[in-house]
Amino acid sequence: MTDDGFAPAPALSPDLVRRAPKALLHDHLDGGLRPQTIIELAAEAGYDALPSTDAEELGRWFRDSADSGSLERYLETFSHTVAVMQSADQLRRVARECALDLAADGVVYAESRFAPELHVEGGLSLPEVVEAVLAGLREGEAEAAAQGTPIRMVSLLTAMRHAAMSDEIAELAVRYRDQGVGGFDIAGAEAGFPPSRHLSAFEYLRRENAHFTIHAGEAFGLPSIWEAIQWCGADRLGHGVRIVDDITGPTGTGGDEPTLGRLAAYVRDRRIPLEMCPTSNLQTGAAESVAAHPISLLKDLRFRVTVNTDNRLMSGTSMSREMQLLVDEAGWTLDDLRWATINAMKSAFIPFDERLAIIERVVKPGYAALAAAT
Ligand SMILES: O=c1[nH]cnc2c1ncn2[C@H]1C[C@H](O)[C@@H](CO)O1
Ligand SMILES: [Zn+2]
Repeated sequence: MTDDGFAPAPALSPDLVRRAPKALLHDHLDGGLRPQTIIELAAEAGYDALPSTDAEELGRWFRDSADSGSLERYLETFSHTVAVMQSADQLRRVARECALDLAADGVVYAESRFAPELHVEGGLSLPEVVEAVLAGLREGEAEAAAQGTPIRMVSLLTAMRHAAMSDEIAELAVRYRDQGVGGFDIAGAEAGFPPSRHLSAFEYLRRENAHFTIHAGEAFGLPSIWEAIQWCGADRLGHGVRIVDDITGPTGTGGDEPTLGRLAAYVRDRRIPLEMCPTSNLQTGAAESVAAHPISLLKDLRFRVTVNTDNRLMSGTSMSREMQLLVDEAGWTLDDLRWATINAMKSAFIPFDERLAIIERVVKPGYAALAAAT
């Protein structure tokens, strides 16, 4: 019993959080490899630049190296994963394992993104890269279903914002939209590379009635978010955490209402989904701690918040871990986890009726069963 007479909310156990149905919108395929897989693929391909050939040590190396407080240095670690994702077999294996790992973690719907242009050094064409990944995701889905942990996976095609291939990648996303590609994204270093550099790709996607998200408001602030929404027409924001720069007044939870600036109000009014990735933000310096991460303020203000992993390898994380951290360090409840999961499903790039079916048949019954058990 607390001083004010209320019993504290029961903590949620890791087992319960793992069993909760989860939906993941922001996860990089090249940021989620198993360390052991990297080692095996590197040995097969004769890639000898890995910092370690011990799985545990290699996992630690990725986490430590990504923990620099800088997005640019964080991104340098991807050279090792991308190096072992250059053949169809390698890509298929990585995609299959991604689906299996997410399903084992209780993820029931996931969008896995990657940049096809980074995977052509071994001679694959862009369509071959996409087809290999899609084949791996389908294999992983089939195996996960056979194991009793069904997962629905789609892929998002990313263009690198410092490069000049976004028109081609956007066309690829439209070409494969009925074969498992859900949409398009841009990623990479944000400062100096505003989303409007890729305006023609976004205009093309809108003409094609296609979906896209943009990494914005992670390492750079409001101008990047504003461009992503008002120039480019993004359906969702990758991270978007810096939207708090447009919120003034008390920014702790509870107490007086904070004041929203025009951009923050627009994002909330239009229900623009925020793909938030707490641990990743701690590593790149976008937030100080999980307790102080703007995700809880944005949740309390009823922005359309979703919880995501970004890069499971570089952050040593999983969907369950991200949720557990929010529970343990920011006081999130089972209801909050359910709300974030439904937000993610409402914001998914699959058709409305399919989103609804997952919400009604999987998410709601799953959380109801857990609530009854607590
Ligand atoms: O959090 C991120 N911000 C910007 N770019 C990122 C982030 N995580 C991964 N990337 C980049 C590195 C990958 O090679 C690329 C495609 O997945 O996307
Ligand atoms: Zn990302």
